[in-house]
Amino acid sequence: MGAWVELYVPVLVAAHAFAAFFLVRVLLIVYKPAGRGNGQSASGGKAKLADGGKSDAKMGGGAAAAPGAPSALAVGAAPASGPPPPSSVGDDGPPAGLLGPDPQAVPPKDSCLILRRLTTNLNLRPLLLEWADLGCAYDTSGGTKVVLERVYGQAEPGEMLALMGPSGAGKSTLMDIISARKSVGRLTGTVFVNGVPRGPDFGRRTAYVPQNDNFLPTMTVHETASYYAALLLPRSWVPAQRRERVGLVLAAMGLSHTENTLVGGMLPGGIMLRGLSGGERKRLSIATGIISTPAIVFLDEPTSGLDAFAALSVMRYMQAMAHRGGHTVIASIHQPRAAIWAMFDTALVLSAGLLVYFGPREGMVPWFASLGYPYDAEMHGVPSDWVMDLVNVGFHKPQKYYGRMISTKEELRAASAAFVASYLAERGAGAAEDGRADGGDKSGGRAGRQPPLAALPAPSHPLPLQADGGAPHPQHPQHPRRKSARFLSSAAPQQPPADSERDGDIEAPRHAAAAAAPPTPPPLPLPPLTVPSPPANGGTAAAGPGGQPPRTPLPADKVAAFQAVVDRHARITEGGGGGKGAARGGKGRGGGVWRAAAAAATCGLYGRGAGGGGGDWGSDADGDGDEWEAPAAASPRRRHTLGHRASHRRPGWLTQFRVLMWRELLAVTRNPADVAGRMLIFAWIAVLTGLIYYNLGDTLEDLRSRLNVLFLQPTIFLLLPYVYMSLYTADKQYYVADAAAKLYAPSAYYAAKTVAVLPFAVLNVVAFSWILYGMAGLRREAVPVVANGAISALLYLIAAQVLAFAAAVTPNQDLAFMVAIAWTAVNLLMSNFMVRYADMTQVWLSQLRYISAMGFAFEGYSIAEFVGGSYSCAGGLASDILGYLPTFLPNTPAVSSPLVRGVLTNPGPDCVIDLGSILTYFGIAKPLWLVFVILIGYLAVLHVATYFAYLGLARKERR
Ligand SMILES: Nc1ncnc2c1ncn2[C@@H]1O[C@H](COP(=O)(O)OP(=O)(O)OP(=O)(O)O)[C@@H](O)[C@H]1O
Repeated sequence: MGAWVELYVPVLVAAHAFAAFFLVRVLLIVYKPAGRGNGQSASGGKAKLADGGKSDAKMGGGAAAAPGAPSALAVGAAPASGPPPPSSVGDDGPPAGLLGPDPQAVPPKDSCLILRRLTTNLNLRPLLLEWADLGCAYDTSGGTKVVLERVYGQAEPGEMLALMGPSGAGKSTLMDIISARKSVGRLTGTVFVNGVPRGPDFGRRTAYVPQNDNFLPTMTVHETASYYAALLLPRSWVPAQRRERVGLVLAAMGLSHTENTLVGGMLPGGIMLRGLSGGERKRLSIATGIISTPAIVFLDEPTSGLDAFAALSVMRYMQAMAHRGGHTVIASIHQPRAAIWAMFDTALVLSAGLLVYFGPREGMVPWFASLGYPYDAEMHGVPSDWVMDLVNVGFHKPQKYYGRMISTKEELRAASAAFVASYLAERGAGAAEDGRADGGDKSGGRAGRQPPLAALPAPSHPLPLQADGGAPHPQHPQHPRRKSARFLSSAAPQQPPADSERDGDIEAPRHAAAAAAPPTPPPLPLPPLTVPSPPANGGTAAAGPGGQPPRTPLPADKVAAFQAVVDRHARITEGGGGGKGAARGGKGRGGGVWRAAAAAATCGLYGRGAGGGGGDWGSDADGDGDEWEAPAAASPRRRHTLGHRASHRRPGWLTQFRVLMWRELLAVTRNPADVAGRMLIFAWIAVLTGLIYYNLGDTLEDLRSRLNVLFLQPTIFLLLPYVYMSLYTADKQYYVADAAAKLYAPSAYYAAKTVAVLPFAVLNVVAFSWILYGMAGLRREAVPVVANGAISALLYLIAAQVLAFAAAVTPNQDLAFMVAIAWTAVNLLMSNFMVRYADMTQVWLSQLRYISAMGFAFEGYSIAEFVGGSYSCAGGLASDILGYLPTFLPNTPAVSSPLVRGVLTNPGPDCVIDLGSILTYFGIAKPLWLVFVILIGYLAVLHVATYFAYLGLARKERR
């Protein structure tokens, strides 16, 4: 007996040791030694992710430790354990990485080196994104709600495009559509990539940086980037390549000094974890977005929630990504400050779902002026603020404060119609659209469906479109020459902008001048393209005079190649070539690349083929445009062996599973509320219950207490998971965000999540079960002990799974609680303990017993405890019960008679209580194995239901 009673002692000690281990580990992470990254000391020091779990590289090796990582990364990369570099002090301090000391100046050689390294193995293949006649409507109870109508536009490589408009204008809707994330609403129109309708691989070549990131607070910056690297980089990459990549993107975003810092934030359960600043978080978002060198980066409100300096810092990084890295950056943005507004090349303005402007940033003011809405710098301030006021028709705008404004929906419609008409007229709408419809019949010919121009309402003000002998006015933002010239001129070596522009206050003087004298159209011919000389050693180009890299003329064949692309692009965009052949002719060679070429020229990226073995911009040998380049570092033979499709696919299911397991284990083991807290709660509740029912004997009263224990035990297992409802809802949020980004297969996530949490859950429950079992002194035989632990584990897993299911199928936590509580109540009522099924007045209700996992568990516990057992009753009834009998049966004098009392107090030495009769009393006739089968089946059904709920979540839209 003694051995069984003491079983709980080692279990209790082990439970506390387990909790203490994880608690100390977490405390070491949170309260790091001064001067070190707060993830470093407690991380265990192992980064298992970027290298696919095969390496034991110390966390924080990152860029500095990665083999082959350029030494010049020190621009933004401090040694992991050292103090931050001077250039990256403070939370959002002087930006490092791509920007260098003066973000407006010609990039320093180090930032170019970072960019070059960033594109060495994953060639950035620029995409020209165009959208035509986009619309979106919702069917609501009040009828059809049109939220987007006839929206056109395009975004070119190396360009920053601002999506602007008042709240509810449709910016997010538009961005969701063009980024291929939109899954609800009635959508119309077509999105073109490099002149043909968007293909299924589009998502892999673009990145979407949501407004609110989706990082686990308990992961370090390096681990977070490694996680994305492991899921997004080609499966053919070796661990060293992935590690180097992680170091590079962190260096590029100026985050190297934070590599070992926890991301931080609110843990599920309410504990606040110190971590990155808002600006650093945003930069980490961007870093994870660009890890696979996406051609287009979509940013949803990148500056929201940031202070002015952090916002500027983030946008400077994005500007560097576009202008120096050749990425296309599309950002929805609310009233940017002047300096941020000045960073954008183009702007698209929406209001109430209508397109009112798309074109060069500088062209916006003249365009609206041409409609009769003049801009006055003194009165209106920054043009970006003014245009938001101008197009917002939801409020009264007195002319003396606002000047002439668009005030009514009709005026807004007219302004939109005027813009769309001019846009289509300039692009030769008919030819272009017909050509595309032909070239991409997958669109169902939708592109050509917009009404003829004649059907559009006339603009309320004369447009300056026909001012030049029938040709579009050169000042008009959509003038092809002006537009082309903008991009072509950007291919020239960049000059530091004027001070006024650097401050962002560029519109007022420039457009005041523009109003006085129309600018002459810029020259069409290509300016000479130049690139820095590729260094012989593949390293940094030597600095030329004034600190700039020396520039040499681009080889004639490269100029010809650029010219060909420009010409082809001109055909596509202006409808000159039209048609299937023209559109498809350039497929796989990268669409409009002049901006990217400018970036390449700026940073010498184009020449990296000579220095680092990379290929051309946009090269894609098979022309399908959907795979990465082979790693440049590989030998020609290896590159050939790797092929294009087989070697550059994203990691397979097993790798995803392994990576997700790694993340789940981090999430579980680094959340003190999750791992240590859970174990302590289980252990202490077991001790409390055990003390109340300590060392039960075998009298009739003890028998009643044993039954109570068998009822309490499952009740606690039903209730305990509620403490962690926040974890279930948090899991859902992480999953939904990752699913929207198509980071992994839902099945890989589900399997990893299930397997990762299983051992912890089982340990907690078994500890509880055996502590209580031992303290209460339940049946001391091996089979009942094991059966009690196993039934407990199954019931707890079922209860937890119900919560996970409830969190998955309901839109918010309150509803999830309601669903789960309803289930728990039915379980308790149908436990067969408080009221037997046979005793129910409404017997038909007892059919609910089949959904009561607790009822089955109670049966199992009872079978294990009582079947085949008996107690001796030779001692008779206890004296207190005897004394109670006359009170309980006041009109039955027989109970007080000496004969009856003699039988009850001394029933004879052979008196036994058959414990099996208890099972009969409760109507339990199942064998124990059947209870296990039922509980396992119950759990399996719940898993299937939850998995399908998660599949449904993956299809939902997420903002
Ligand atoms: N599922 C939906 N059903 C009905 N209307 C919707 C739905 N989703 C969005 N809308 C409506 O579409 C319009 C455009 O929304 P959207 O979020 O694109 O605007 P926004 O310009 O991004 O606004 P904000 O700047 O406030 O984020 C809004 O009026 C919004 O209420």
